Amino acid sequence: MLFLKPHYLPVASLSPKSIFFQKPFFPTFSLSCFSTVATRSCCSDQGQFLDPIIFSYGPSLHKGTNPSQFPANKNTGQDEDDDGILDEESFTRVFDISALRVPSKDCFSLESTLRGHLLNWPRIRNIARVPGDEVDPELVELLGHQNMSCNGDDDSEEGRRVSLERRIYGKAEGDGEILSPVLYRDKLAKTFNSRGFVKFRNLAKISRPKKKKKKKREDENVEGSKRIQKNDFAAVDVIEDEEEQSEGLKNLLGEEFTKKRWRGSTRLLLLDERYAGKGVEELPEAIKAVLKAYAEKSTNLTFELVRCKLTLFYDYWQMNEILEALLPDGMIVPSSFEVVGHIAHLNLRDEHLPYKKLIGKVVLDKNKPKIQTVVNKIDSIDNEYRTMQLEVLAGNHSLVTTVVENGIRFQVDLSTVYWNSRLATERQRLMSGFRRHDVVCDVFSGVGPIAISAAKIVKRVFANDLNPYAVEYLERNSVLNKLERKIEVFNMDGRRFIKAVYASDKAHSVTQVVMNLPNNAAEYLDAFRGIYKDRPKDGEFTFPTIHVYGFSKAQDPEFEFHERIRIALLEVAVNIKMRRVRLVAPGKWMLCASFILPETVAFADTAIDA
Ligand SMILES: C[S@@+](CC[C@H](N)C(=O)[O-])C[C@H]1O[C@@H](n2cnc3c(N)ncnc32)[C@H](O)[C@@H]1O
Repeated sequence: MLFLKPHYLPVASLSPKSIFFQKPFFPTFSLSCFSTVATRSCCSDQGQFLDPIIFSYGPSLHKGTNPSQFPANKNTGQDEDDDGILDEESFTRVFDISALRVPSKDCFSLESTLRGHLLNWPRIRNIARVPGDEVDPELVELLGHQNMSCNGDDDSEEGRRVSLERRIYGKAEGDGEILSPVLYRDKLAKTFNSRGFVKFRNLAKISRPKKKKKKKREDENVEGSKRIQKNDFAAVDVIEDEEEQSEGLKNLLGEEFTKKRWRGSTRLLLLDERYAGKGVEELPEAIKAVLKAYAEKSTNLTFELVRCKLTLFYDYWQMNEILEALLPDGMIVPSSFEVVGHIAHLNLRDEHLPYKKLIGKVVLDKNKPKIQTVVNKIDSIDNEYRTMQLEVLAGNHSLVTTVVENGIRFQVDLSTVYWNSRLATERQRLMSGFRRHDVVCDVFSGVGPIAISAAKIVKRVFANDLNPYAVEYLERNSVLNKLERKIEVFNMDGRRFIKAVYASDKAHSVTQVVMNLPNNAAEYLDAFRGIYKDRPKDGEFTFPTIHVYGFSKAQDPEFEFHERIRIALLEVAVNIKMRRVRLVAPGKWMLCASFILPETVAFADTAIDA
């Protein structure tokens, strides 16, 4: 359904005439095209963006006309303090198209019959509406005969006589039982039911308490700004007068056509852009055949071929279309970003940095309301807590957000803790190996995506992180998911944590250990050396399965990671299951190695001192 801008067609009238006789099409626009677009498209004298080769079909910012007063130049990116100011009106494009005005009750069947000849543009419905196209059936009944008998010739002497008779006697000769509007209203008024409104809807409306007016949007108050309502991304405006077109249809469908004018509700069927500005005779045979068939079938249906302008606003265009228009030719358009709760997290290249605010605004505009904040990563992650340096490009500045992953809610503050949504699948895979009787030890738990997910499945979880903020959120998230009873939280160095757990009576219960600090978790494995060396040999021991993550840039990543693990454990042969998790950068793999802690390591004499 197209949303129509009321100021385009202010007269909501029963007669299509008032719609036809509009201002001349495309008055004097100040037309413009992007300065650098010239290499790809050209601008005609009429300000029409043309390039039959590249942009031959479908909506494009390089087609149509731009009624904006101000040319939308490609951004030079020199003004870094422009605060992402973007002239949305420069993205308005007006397209000249044709449409068939058809009775509303037939519009869906006609749409499916003519589908191959309709506009079929993304997000634009082929059936469009204009103000005044809906007519109350009672009023049609009331006025239909008047229109039919007068046949648009109200000024004739006969017409005046009939009208006078109606006013005096309530009906004219040949009216049958039809009453005058006054008598008809009177009759309807007498048919009220207990709620008051049986047939006379307009009266019902008048009597209803007024709805509170919607709060005006801020931008509606800005002088000179276009009043584009929410979701108002396109408008259809009928611009053609009917004479020329009805002449064509009269030839096609016969003389009767003009006499039996449809006075009920109508809709516009937007025709394929190829038929813009064409006369009826030039329409394809398929359309003509349908028109003829309908004309023969029905005695009082009328079709009109009308010329329209279809206006697409800034809100219509996709993110990549806007960015492509804004950024210099040849520059790769940032097309993807990570989403963490309400935050869109970009990873802009250096070449994008002069345009970062504009990019941020477009990303925000095109992904609202889900996205409320757009950030860019400033530095690579190289601090101890694995947090990111982020710069807010657009939207609100709060980096505290809530992420829902596999049905579990996590609160995170991206400025103080680590979070990576891309590991969701890996976490799920890890969970699939956990059982009810398991006890999990999460050595580098962060805010708890593994620890809390595991707590839903297993008996008990010991979760640890060095970052006090991460621990705070871990505790908060345990409570948020009602799992605090199953999770014990620690805030210490990973090596010390392993030692502490195995020095306590928790040791024999731990069945799974997760070590997700890919940069250097493997090096923490030495903490397992000698964990049982001081225990009586005939005691009960549990040898946990250890899942350790790591990066590798080697040609044979599995081999290299295996070597690192063996070196840390000081063990010659370890039976390791290795899998590639994901490619984090070109040539850099994240791997997960899983193995059962070898007895020789747990009882080793050469333990390290934490
Ligand atoms: C890559 S993050 C993983 C967090 C969590 N497992 C996840 O998937 O989101 C690594 C975590 O280890 C923590 N960390 C870094 N060095 C540590 C250490 N020496 N001891 C304990 N935790 C550490 C960081 O604060 C960070 O939260």
